[in-house]
Amino acid sequence: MISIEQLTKVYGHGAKATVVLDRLDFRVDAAEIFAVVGPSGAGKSTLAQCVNLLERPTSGSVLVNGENLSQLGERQLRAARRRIGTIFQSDGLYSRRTAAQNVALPLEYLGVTTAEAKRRVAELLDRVGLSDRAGHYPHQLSGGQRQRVGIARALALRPQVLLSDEATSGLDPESTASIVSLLKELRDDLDLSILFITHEMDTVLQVADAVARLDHGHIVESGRIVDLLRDPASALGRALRPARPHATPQLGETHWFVSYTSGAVPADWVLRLASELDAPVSVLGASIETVAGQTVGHANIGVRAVEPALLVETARRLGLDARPVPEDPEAAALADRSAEESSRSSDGGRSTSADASAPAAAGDTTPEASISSTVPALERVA
Ligand SMILES: Nc1ncnc2c1ncn2[C@@H]1O[C@H](COP(=O)(O)OP(=O)(O)OP(=O)(O)O)[C@@H](O)[C@H]1O
Repeated sequence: MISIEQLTKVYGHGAKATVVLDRLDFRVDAAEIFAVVGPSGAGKSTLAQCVNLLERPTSGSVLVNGENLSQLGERQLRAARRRIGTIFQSDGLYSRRTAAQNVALPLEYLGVTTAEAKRRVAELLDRVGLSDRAGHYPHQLSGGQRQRVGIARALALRPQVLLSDEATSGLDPESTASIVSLLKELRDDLDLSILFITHEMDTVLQVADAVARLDHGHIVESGRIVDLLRDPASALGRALRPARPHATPQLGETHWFVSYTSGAVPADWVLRLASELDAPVSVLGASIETVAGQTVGHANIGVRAVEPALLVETARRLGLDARPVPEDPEAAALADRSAEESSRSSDGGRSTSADASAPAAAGDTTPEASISSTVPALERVA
């Protein structure tokens, strides 16, 4: 497990001091891949350097399996670094050494016997699927294969945690996918805690269990991927959702964006929505995926002649959040008017749109009585 506690890094002194990391707190559990994303200059490389102790934090702690590495002296630090395997964007392989010789390097430094090193290198190359490339030099390998050799080398000393600093940046999609699946295998087979630093959102979606967004040295949002994807108010969730083109609604249809807020959304939700609304629902575009074994998704739909508050409430009962697409002024105006009306008519001034923004728990259903008091029309179709 990696624990980052109040980690702060300041470069320079006095008037020239720059706070690059400001009291960061997060934890990467065993068998978890935790991504840190952020724009250029956010502090990602500085964080990587503080975690693998190439830079000393100004204050705060880096703990690996409970041991505070930031307080160690130089000698202890060298030993501690072996417990952190690091993979970088540049594979850092020695061009005059074969794949096997590159993987053997850390073992040679440690004085492991030749026979033992040979056995371990064969095991590691097998682990990363490159047994048949042991005698190849880096220039004879693809970018993805070189990165795999780098991963095998990072694993040579049996680290407890793995730090990946932009390891997939610059790789083609196929190589990225192969590195992603290797990292997941390592997470599951070796129970590794993996800190995955990147600026690539689509890779985060493929690889990570949880993610934090770093901006100007602060963590501005974090959470489990599944939860963020299901939270309509989450900026990270929005950035993680693959942007896919969608069709435009037909004349007379209002355009809505629907996203899953629950793990218990029925697979036939479009049919059910149409049936409960007693109106046709056109699917204009959709993305439905399984993330960490759970279904998450979103869709653009067109709906004809339906009271917006009824749509919002009916969708919510199915575990969905429905919002008018902002660039559709007709739907937005209708929804505004309807939200105003329903907040006037509902008891205690309860606002339908505020309710709709609250993520529902798995299997969550809204008591019929409270819906029908807000949306009398529901009684007709329920
Ligand atoms: N040694 C240093 N001395 C002073 N300032 C530094 C030093 N290293 C980094 N910085 C500053 O810290 C800030 C964060 O830099 P860092 O390289 O960690 O960002 P990053 O998120 O990795 O960016 P990129 O994605 O472009 O690599 C930047 O403003 C940078 O200028």
